[in-house]
Amino acid sequence: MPVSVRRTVVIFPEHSRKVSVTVAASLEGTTPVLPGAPAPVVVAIDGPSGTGKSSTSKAVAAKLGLSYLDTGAQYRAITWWMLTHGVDVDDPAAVAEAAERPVIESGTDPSAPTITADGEDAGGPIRTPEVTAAVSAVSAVPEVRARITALQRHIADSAERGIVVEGRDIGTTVLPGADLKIFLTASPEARAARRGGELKAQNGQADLAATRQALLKRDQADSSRKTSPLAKADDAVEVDTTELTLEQVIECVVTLIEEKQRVA
Ligand SMILES: Nc1ncnc2c1ncn2[C@@H]1O[C@H](COP(=O)(O)OP(=O)(O)O)[C@@H](O)[C@H]1O
Ligand SMILES: Nc1ccn([C@@H]2O[C@H](COP(=O)(O)OP(=O)(O)O)[C@@H](O)[C@H]2O)c(=O)n1
Repeated sequence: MPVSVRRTVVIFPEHSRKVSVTVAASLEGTTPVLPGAPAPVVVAIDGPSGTGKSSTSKAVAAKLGLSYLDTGAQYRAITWWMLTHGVDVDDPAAVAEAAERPVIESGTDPSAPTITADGEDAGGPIRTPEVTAAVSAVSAVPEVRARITALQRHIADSAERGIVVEGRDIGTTVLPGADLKIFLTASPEARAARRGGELKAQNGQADLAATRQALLKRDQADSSRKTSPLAKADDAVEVDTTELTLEQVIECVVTLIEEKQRVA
């Protein structure tokens, strides 16, 4: 019979505004920890853009010696490949037909994650506005999702010490048996300010209203697609990062993982 725990973990008692999250964890199917050799832990971190998934996942994986997978980078890489190979990204049939063609490879070292398409470094080009504008349409195509999901599961299965996988559908679809699922949220204003800060650092300027609008448009597309939309898994811990520093979010996730490992 599945065992279930529900309790509140107060993460930052030293701060005047206490931050707490309610943990509902099912212990069913949890791999036992061997003495001296921690079992590989699989952590799924989902949420919309700008909630802190990448920064948090990388830092948590580095702290705990785990692998790290940025699944958004994979969808961006396949989108970039389509754009540079003359595939009409607004034609789902053309995208489906091309879905098997590129070789997408991810390096999972959290201190130096990499992404290539047909062996070519895609780390820079996948962050361009053209790719950002096209990625939701490409990632909505079921053939693309099937291909990338299989890749993600293979990478997670091969991670000897465990892995932090971040994206939109990791807890719901890709790794429904993950040991811990986190769903990060933040207000649209906070998310736009964070993305705006990045754009300002890159280009010396940022249009916050346009950034906010583009984020919300992508949220809407990602949440409403038929196949594997952006969604919180029923058993995910939701963490609202609006008022938290990145360090607080990292600490929160590390604490949740350690709690999970203790009860395993
Ligand atoms: N809690 C936070 N407070 C302030 N800035 C943050 C926080 N979390 C992340 N950031 C910053 O916001 C930006 C977007 O974070 P990122 O991790 O890329 O989000 P996501 O992967 O969810 O799109 C980055 O510049 C990051 O440093
Ligand atoms: N698991 C995932 C991850 C990303 N994606 C798609 O890939 C896009 C880019 O993801 P990302 O994580 O790089 O986006 P940011 O949050 O970094 O802006 C998303 O807007 C989704 O369309 C997805 O469909 N499923």
